[in-house]
Amino acid sequence: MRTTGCLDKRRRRQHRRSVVCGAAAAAILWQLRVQEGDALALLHGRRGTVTARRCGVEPAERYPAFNFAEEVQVEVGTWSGVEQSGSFRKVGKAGICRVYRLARVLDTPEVGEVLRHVKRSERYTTDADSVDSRPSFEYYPFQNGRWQDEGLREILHCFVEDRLMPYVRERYACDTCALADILVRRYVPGERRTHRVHFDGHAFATAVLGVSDPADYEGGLFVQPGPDVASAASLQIDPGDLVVHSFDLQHGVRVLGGERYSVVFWIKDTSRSVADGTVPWHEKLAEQGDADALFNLATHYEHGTYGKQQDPLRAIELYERSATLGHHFAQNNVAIMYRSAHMSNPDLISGALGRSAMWFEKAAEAGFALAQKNYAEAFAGGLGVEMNMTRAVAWMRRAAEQHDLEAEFVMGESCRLGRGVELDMMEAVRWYQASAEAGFPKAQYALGVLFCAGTSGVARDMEMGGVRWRTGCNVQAHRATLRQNTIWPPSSCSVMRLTEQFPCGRTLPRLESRLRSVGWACATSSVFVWCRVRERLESGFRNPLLKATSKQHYRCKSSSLRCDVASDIRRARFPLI
Ligand SMILES: O=C(O)CCC(=O)C(=O)O
Ligand SMILES: [Fe+2]
Repeated sequence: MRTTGCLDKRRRRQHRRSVVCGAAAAAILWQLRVQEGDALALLHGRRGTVTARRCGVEPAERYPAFNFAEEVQVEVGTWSGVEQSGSFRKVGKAGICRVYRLARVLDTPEVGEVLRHVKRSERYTTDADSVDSRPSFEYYPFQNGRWQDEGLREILHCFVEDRLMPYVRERYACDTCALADILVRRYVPGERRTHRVHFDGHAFATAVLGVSDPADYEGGLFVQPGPDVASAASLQIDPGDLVVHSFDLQHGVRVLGGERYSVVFWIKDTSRSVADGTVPWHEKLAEQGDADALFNLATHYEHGTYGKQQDPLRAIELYERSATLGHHFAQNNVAIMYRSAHMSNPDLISGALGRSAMWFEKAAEAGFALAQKNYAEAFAGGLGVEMNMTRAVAWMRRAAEQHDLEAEFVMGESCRLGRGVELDMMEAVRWYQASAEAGFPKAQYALGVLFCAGTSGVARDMEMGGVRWRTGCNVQAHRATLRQNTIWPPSSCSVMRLTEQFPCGRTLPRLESRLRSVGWACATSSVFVWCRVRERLESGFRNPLLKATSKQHYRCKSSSLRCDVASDIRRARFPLI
């Protein structure tokens, strides 16, 4: 059983010793409730040990400002002012893609009221986000055409009726346009800081109202015309400004520091589309061969959403057409569909795995971070390409270098475990920290465990570990993402499901081979899950009593996810042995 990658035997022994004694010492410390600065913490401060402070994240680079090259004077309802706009050409699209900005469309006192209101609100949820499945930290004051938040209605109602809607109707020559939803998002330290690039395909037009002062945060909303982050440009939105775009704009959010709140308006073509939850505009454009529209339509057939019956083969056909026009999202999605088809039944579509790898490669080579992660996984698992951990890590690194939070986390895991790359705790903590700072719960959790435990070459630091990364909010966020499927290493969820499928000792070899087939040999997932897997593999099945207690113990853990440090230490040990 290969668990430590390229570590040689002697280093492995030393490593094991430091892990075990570190874990025991930290457990005692915890029981005595001794805080930072005590004698045993000094023991861990040996040369070569990573400390929280020595390992600060380098300042993330900012994107250049988007060029609003044109300006015209406009009059809309009760408001008149300047409309700025900028444009670019896109692959697979006949026309150009445009972004508009209206300066100071809402007065300073009104904006102040909005900000105070949304800051006070207790409605933010940590439900999975529709774009990345991470805790959303959002709420809907207006949903499916109806106000839900009376307080915000009082402040924004006139703005919506007299300025926003008249402007959008005129700008997009759409008299029947109707407001579908208003979404408030919160980006604060320790929570969500980013939104990976996406299209608002469910909205005919999107408007983002600036409410936070750019002096209070760094970064923010950005556009990314191409697959690679190199094409990204940031959109400055002052309080009261309104940025407006349509479903063809690829954009994302990246807050590098401070606090940002945003109010997002999603507008549809008719009140009928609002009422029945459909998005008919993609249909017409898809007939004209528009790559974005083909992609959007494909996602509806893939998931059976927006009024479409689920039809995977139709989805693949539409994705293929869009992918052939160069749409990187379509290339990535069709590759995922081919891979899933192969996994469920290798005879379903001939050559599916090869086609999957081919499309992943195309999008990854074009610079699309999501596809780079998936292509990395293909190499890690030998899915349509020869298994090769070095190439897997190389692609994962390219995605991580584009600030993909999951890729940064996986790089942390790879460096910590020495899988496909030299074991390097300093590097591991650096990657974890980049991901954790931007709000990726698994990285926050991993850092919390490492610093609390003070094991495996990381100096124990209760301030960084215990307080900074192990707050209730992070634990809650981690719980929300535990169900989420991360790609590589195999997700907590998929491994947990696999272990459930092999409930008795007789099937252990089968369990092991299944785990290997999802990349188990070269990766690890949540330490908690690994602990459970190893319990089963190593002792539980041989001892019926132990089996019962450990099962009960971990079932209880999984339902409450109590994060007491002593058990974290035990968990943290497992993947390292
Ligand atoms: O927060 C923002 O400025 C935009 C968020 C966004 O793009 C979205 O929710 O779809
Ligand atoms: Fe969006």
